[in-house]
Order: sequence, then C-alpha cells, then structure tokens
Amino acid sequence: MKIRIIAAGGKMPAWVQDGYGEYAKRLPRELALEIVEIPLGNRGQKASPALIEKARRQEGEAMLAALAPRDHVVALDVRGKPWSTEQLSRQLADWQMQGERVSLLIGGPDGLSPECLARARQRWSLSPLTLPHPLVRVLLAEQIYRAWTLLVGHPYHK
Ligand SMILES: C[S@@+](CC[C@H](N)C(=O)[O-])C[C@H]1O[C@@H](n2cnc3c(N)ncnc32)[C@H](O)[C@@H]1O
Repeated sequence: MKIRIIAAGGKMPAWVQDGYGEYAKRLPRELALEIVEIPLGNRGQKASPALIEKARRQEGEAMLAALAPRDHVVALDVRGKPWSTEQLSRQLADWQMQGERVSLLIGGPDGLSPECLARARQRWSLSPLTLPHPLVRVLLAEQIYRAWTLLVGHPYHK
C-alpha cells in the first residue's frame, strides 16, 4: 500500500526534511510513504481576509486535483478524531485490507479548505494543540512508522 501525504507548503527547512526522511526511509516498500507538496497560495505582505481565503481555496483546489477518485482521503484536522498508537495501527491494517491508496491532507497556515474537509472520509487529530504545518508531516511519518512497528512486532514501540 502507498500512503501519500499531500501537504501545503514546500521548501521546508533541513530539520523538517531530515525528520520526515528519517522515518519515511524506515518503512518497508509495501508501506511506502510519499509526499506531494502543494505550493502555498500568495497571501501578500499584509494578508487581508480576502487574500487568505483566496490562497486557502487555491491550495485546496490543487490538493483535490492531486487526488484520484478512489483515494481514501484523511484530513489532518485539530478538530478531528484522536487515535492512540494502537488505534492507528488498526487503521493501518484496515487501510491495507481495503487496498485503496490513502491520501493524508495537511493544510497550510490557514488550514484546509471546506472542500478538502468535505472530500475526506476521516478526520484525524494528532493533538488538541494547533501544530505548525511543517511539524505535522514529521509527526505523521513517525507515527505511521510507530504504528507499523506495532503491527509487525518490531520492538520500537514500547
Ligand atoms: C497551522 S495549522 C492550521 C490552523 C488553522 N487555524 C486550522 O484550524 O486548521 C496547519 C495544518 O496543520 C494540520 N494540523 C495542525 N494541528 C493539527 C493537529 N493537532 N492535528 C491534526 N492536524 C493538525 C492541519 O492539517 C492544519 O490544516
């Protein structure tokens, strides 16, 4: 199964690339993690509410365009459902059984567009805290790796 992270924002600092890469490379080929970066919309110097809305809409349209009709879409959303590591590993097993490609959406500084949230079959909250979008992709990679180690009985998860 392939899991794609469709994330608003590119040109990430080295610590984000290194952190994400460290966990993504530990996953086996049959659970490959891929990242698709969506350029941030232009918010201008003093982003007005109208410009922010336009930028979020553009980011949302590009994310939706990156999806295939059969993708199982999960929105990363602070207001979503929290999963423990054990619950996430069961999710992973369910996704593998369904055999659909999984696409995880991470919004930009102003969040996901309503259309992206509506397209998602699940909404996943990593914490009640609002996290910066670059950190979310690192956390996701680590949590997916952790959930996989639990599935295969690897000692990483304690
Ligand atoms: C800076 S946050 C956007 C904040 C925006 N006010 C909102 O409510 O979505 C950027 C993105 O990171 C992800 N994110 C941030 N905190 C999260 C959390 N606790 N759980 C899941 N995703 C989170 C979401 O995809 C969000 O769109």
